Amino acid sequence: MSDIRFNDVSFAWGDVPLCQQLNVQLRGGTTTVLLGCSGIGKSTLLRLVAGLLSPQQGSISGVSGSVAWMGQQDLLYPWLSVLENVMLAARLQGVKPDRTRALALLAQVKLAEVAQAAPHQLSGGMRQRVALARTLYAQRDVVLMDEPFATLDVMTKLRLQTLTARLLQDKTVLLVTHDPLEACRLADDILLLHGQPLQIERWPVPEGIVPRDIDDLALLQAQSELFSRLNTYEKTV
Ligand SMILES: Nc1ncnc2c1ncn2[C@@H]1O[C@H](COP(=O)(O)OP(=O)(O)OP(=O)(O)O)[C@@H](O)[C@H]1O
Repeated sequence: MSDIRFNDVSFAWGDVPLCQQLNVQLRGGTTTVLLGCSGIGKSTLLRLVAGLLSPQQGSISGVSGSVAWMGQQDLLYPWLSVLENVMLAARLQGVKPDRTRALALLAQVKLAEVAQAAPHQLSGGMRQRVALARTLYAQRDVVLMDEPFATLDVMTKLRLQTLTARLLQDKTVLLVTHDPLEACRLADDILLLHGQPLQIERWPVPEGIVPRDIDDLALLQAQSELFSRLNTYEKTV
């Protein structure tokens, strides 16, 4: 799977430069976590990768075709059943939905029994699991996740992190989060965003295979060090 590269990318909102001649390489087939304080530009970078925004200078290479997007809001269509929401990509592409595969994905996220329910009948965590199944159903090589677990309670969050890491392990995933623990559990690479225009610092990830075990002392130590570093950046804003 291709690496994604920012090649001398400059982007500004109006007169405010967000990044200038930014060069960064994101390894294909791995999970890169983007961390940084609020308003630093994480979502803007994701939107540049998705092609929803275009750089004023430079280019982004390595993204061919459309990407999958999963955000904080599940964006399920209320008039479609859970199963129909999962198969949405087929509807949008005008191809025959693969009901068997969609049901298998719902089983993987432990929602097979609510396949015919309406989204409003589900809890927030269940709805995010439907969104995850829908993301997987689309079978994109590049998956962009913008704080997908931010609104969930801690136990649901841990379960969904584990599931996501297992189900997306061969994909090129860019995950935005504010949570150092989430970064340390899920990342193959951690990029810390700071400054204006944006600078990127690569942060060492703890050893071990993703998703890393929550009980691992090395993970907790790494989380604490990462939190301290983030705190120094927050104080400069
Ligand atoms: N549509 C827009 N028009 C003008 N400025 C924008 C727009 N969207 C974002 N910005 C600005 O770009 C900067 C980066 O925003 P962005 O949403 O990328 O940050 P973020 O790191 O994702 O923040 P958060 O963690 O709060 O979601 C902010 O200063 C924001 O005000």
